[in-house]
Amino acid sequence: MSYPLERVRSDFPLLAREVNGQPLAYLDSAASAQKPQSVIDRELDFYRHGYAAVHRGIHTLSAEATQQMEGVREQVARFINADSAEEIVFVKGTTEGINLVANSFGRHLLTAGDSIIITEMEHHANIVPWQMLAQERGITLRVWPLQPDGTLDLAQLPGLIDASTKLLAITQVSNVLGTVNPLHKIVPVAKAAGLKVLVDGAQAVMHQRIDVQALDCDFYVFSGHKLYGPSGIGILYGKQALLEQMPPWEGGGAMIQRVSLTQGTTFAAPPWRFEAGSPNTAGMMGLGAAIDYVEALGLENIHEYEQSLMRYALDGLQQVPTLKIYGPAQRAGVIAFNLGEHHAYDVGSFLDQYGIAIRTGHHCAMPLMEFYRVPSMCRASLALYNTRQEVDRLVAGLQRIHSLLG
Ligand SMILES: Cc1ncc(COP(=O)(O)O)c(CNc2co[nH]c2=O)c1O
Repeated sequence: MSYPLERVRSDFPLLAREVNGQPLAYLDSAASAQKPQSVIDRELDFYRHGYAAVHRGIHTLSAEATQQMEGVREQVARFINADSAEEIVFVKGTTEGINLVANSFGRHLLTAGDSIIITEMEHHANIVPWQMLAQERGITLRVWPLQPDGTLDLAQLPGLIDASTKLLAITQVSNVLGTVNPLHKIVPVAKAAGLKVLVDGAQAVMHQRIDVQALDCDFYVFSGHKLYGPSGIGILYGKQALLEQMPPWEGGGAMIQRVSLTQGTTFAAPPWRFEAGSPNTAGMMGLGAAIDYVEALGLENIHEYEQSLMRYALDGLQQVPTLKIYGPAQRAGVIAFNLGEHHAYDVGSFLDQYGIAIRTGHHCAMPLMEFYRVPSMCRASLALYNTRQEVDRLVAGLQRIHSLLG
């Protein structure tokens, strides 16, 4: 496959930056990805020529903006192969999408004595909302433990399920280990036992084609800013029949059918029921442009290129003395590592001096740090615009740090 790498890199203006006198090597896209010019232009164009308040506007501008907003909703539905655009709820991001499910489905359709399964590799966004719900509603949280290689033992899932178990909330790809959970094997086991399944797709949607109907998950969440789109916009997919059973979680304008101080208030149908207040319409336009971008490049092409770069990076990093890499050989997007006993902050600071941007710390996955008995990890991310030369600079930088610090 001839991947248009040079053209792709020229599409992302920020990649031309220098940092500390060196060309930037941006290896932190798993935290947040850079934006192609087409996304930047789409948002600007909307503010310049199409911006207005949406919902029920009589004037042309408002009607046009509303039509564009619903057009992006339909585009997202096609992008993840949802059955209907009414299964697509705009949220701020993955965190808000999971909190919406916890506060609507969780608080109103689960009861004391029920149980929920999460895994030990989850991001805090897919742990803390369930802990808050469990504490408030007397629900039990069960943890599917990790194996040392960073994968889950599928044989352990049935033992976590009993008549009280109502939900499995699981990440599709670990934001630390890059583990790609085999959802095609996991979801059927959960569904056969009557569980609902929420999939955290925050680290998956930019690396592979997502088909929520094939997955047969009940909820799927992701953030626009990791998909080369704007910050502040994300998606919650929910099966229509389930969304229709769920009460609103935020009250205000747009989410109502009728408000009365004496006759009671009725709510809009999903997805609008879950979209109170004035939405991030410019962010929606940018998300639409980001989806156009990755679709034009081809998710299969992106996946193939990134997998090849990942193999190159793992081979190179394994040559660095004292470097410990966490996670399985087959992975997507990220490489977490430690260099000897050096704290990740020290390693990350040195690399920053060399113009190399990685993420360091607990990565909002403290249970994972606890599992591996480390205070922190370094994490390099590989995205559709990263290059072998950037990987070489990372490897050389780590070798230099090792020679300096031992
Ligand atoms: C798997 C996963 N779930 C949920 C979230 C939360 O997404 P948000 O609501 O858009 O913030 C993240 C963000 N992950 C990271 C953010 O910074 N470094 C990360 O690894 C994530 O990686």
